[in-house]
Amino acid sequence: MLQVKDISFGYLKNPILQNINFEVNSGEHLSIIGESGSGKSTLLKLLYGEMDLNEGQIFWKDTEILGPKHNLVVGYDFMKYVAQEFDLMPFITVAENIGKHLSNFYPEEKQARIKELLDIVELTEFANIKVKLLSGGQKQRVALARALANEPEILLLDEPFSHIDNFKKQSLRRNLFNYLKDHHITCIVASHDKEDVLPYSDTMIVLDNHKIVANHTPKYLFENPETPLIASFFGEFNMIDDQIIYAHQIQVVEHSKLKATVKKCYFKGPYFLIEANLEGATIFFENKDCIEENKKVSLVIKP
Ligand SMILES: Nc1ncnc2c1ncn2[C@@H]1O[C@H](COP(=O)(O)OP(=O)(O)OP(=O)(O)O)[C@@H](O)[C@H]1O
Repeated sequence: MLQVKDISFGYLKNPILQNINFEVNSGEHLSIIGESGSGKSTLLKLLYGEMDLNEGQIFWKDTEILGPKHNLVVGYDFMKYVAQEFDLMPFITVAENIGKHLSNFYPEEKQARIKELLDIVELTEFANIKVKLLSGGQKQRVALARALANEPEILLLDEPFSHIDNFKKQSLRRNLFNYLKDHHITCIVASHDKEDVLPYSDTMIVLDNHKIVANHTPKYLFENPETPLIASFFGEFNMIDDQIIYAHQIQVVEHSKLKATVKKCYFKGPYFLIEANLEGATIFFENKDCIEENKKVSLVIKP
């Protein structure tokens, strides 16, 4: 189990994280979300032991994670961290980068493991290409494979798919998160993308104003978004009578007391997002078809 006990940290005198507490069971996935600058990457670096805490303690099982004041070499064998800036060796091949920390003692096993990892990140055809010739997204996939090579007990991922295009993202997410679950690897992921979180995370924590403001399952927080910050992570929403109402909760009906005037339609693929005026305020709702500008519609709010 990972235990984060009342940790606080600031860069110089600037507080970033205050009194952070949470736990993650072995094999579980936790997501860290929050606005840009809320301290997600800082928290991952502290979990990795890259910086010294101002207060509190972090434990992985019985081992206390300590920073550079206590350790000559940053990091622990049981933990891998894939940062936003992945630090690869540009002049050797993809396969050599992935196998860099694998033992040469059993060359056949090493090659088989590299093949398996290339398959997970869908880079088999690039095995013999030098990393300097790859795109940003391909480099990110090499970094992920390299982090997995020695089967860490815990994997820290900072925006793991930020450089990867939408064609590859879906299958890569499935491959990676399913692999981690199957191999009982604990995963902590900082993300801006609900697609990383909703289907795969057991719990998510929300950082705001230096603190954890929510710690629950993604399903619970999606269904009970207590603050606009949490709702905005999941999608378009409205504040109506001080209540958070997602755009998908508002429906057009034949007659109702709630009357709005349509201002604009946005094509979203399976539906249109409609911008409308409701008693002087702008609201958004979803509809199967576009609705012409200035048309008056009757709306209901679904629970
Ligand atoms: N080395 C540093 N020295 C001083 N301040 C820093 C340093 N690294 C980060 N910060 C500041 O700490 C705050 C938190 O940064 P952090 O990178 O942890 O945020 P984040 O939530 O990961 O953001 P993003 O989503 O944009 O990656 C920011 O205000 C940032 O400017």
